[in-house]
Amino acid sequence: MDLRHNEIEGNSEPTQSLGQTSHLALDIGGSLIKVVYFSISRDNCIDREQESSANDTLGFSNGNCKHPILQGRLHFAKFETSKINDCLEFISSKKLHLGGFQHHENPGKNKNFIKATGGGAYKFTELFKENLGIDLDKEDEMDCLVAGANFLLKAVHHEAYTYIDGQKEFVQIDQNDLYPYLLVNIGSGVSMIKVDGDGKFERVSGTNVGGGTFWGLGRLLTKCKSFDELLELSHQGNNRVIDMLVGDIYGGMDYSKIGLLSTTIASSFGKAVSDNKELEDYKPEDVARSLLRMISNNIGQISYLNALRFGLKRIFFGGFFIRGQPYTMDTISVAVHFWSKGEAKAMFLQHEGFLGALGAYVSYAKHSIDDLCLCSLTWAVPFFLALGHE
Ligand SMILES: Nc1ncnc2c1ncn2[C@@H]1O[C@H](COP(=O)(O)OP(=O)(O)O)[C@@H](O)[C@H]1O
Ligand SMILES: CC(C)(COP(=O)(O)O)[C@@H](O)C(=O)NCCC(=O)O
Repeated sequence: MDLRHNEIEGNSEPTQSLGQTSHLALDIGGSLIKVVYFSISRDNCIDREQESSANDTLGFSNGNCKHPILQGRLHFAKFETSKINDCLEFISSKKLHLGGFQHHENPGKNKNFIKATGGGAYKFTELFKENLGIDLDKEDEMDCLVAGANFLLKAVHHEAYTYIDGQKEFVQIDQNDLYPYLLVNIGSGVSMIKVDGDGKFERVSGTNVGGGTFWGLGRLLTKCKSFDELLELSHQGNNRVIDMLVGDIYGGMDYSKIGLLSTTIASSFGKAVSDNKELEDYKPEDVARSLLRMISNNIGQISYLNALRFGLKRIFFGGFFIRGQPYTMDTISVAVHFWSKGEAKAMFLQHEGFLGALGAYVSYAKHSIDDLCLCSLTWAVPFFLALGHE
């Protein structure tokens, strides 16, 4: 199976009650709206009885019921929350809102609903109703993050990876030895969740210094017009121009007695005090780099401290702040390695920004089993993937 970042191939079953073939889930966060939707390849419609015993293996046998399985793709898209109208337009143009479920409790209402998580699922309820005529069926954000992470870690072969010294290395996940782990979601703010199993978790910490801080402060300090521009700038910069290093304080020497190299940052932005310069005297790229380093380092350190609190060795980082950026991941990895003395491991996820949206998507399964009383599972995608079919 071709598992590209923006698409996951899989299969799903059409529901008798729906007669619709595209399905949608949303994660409406403080900064970005994440959209996951499934589209059917009609020409690939196959008969369930021709399937391997895949579903049976997981105990999803439908007995004697015979109906088609549709093959298709999971698509991923994102929009800035401040441009929510673009998202509404996208959903409308693709008619994704027409593929939702009918309210089981009140079928007469004839209103579609779609699964949605994140604060915006509450904030924008009316907007979705007015514009698309759909109800947002709200799923808890932490539940969805965990469900999305567990799904990806179990289902997608090349999902988790380490990033050390510029080398990305995929990690083989042993499904029998996945828990416990620390999930750190770096969105606008940061949530740290100890995960002990499917639906078994505790949000153990968080920090308000997250992706929104990087983008907000970065925009003010550099006058960048977009997040991508800020990231691009940070690639070109040199943080040592503005960060105060141990060597700057110790006359170029390491402080070896306490294990600090001369190149370690002693104080982020610290040189701005002693240099006696104005903001305009610094290159925006150096400021951007220093800021990215400061925030990534801080999150790496707090994550490690929480992992230490609970004796967790594995930390998975998600959220759109990461954006697969080498410098961000390297800084986080170094921070975790440094503070844990190599005991804990930082890992990143290919679908980093879509954990919540995937979790909301997977939550449709609850309805197909409990509410819609279908012959078999509607949402075969996760389970099909879980079997590692390619
Ligand atoms: N195109 C983008 N526009 C704005 N922020 C972006 C973009 N790409 C990545 N980011 C970063 O991702 C963060 C949002 O991450 P996300 O996981 O979507 O969180 P949230 O759910 O709070 O929106 C932003 O604060 C910013 O640091
Ligand atoms: C409130 C939030 C869960 C919202 O999620 P987000 O939109 O940032 O992804 C998150 O911003 C957060 O965990 N903030 C940190 C709050 C704290 O623990 O200090």
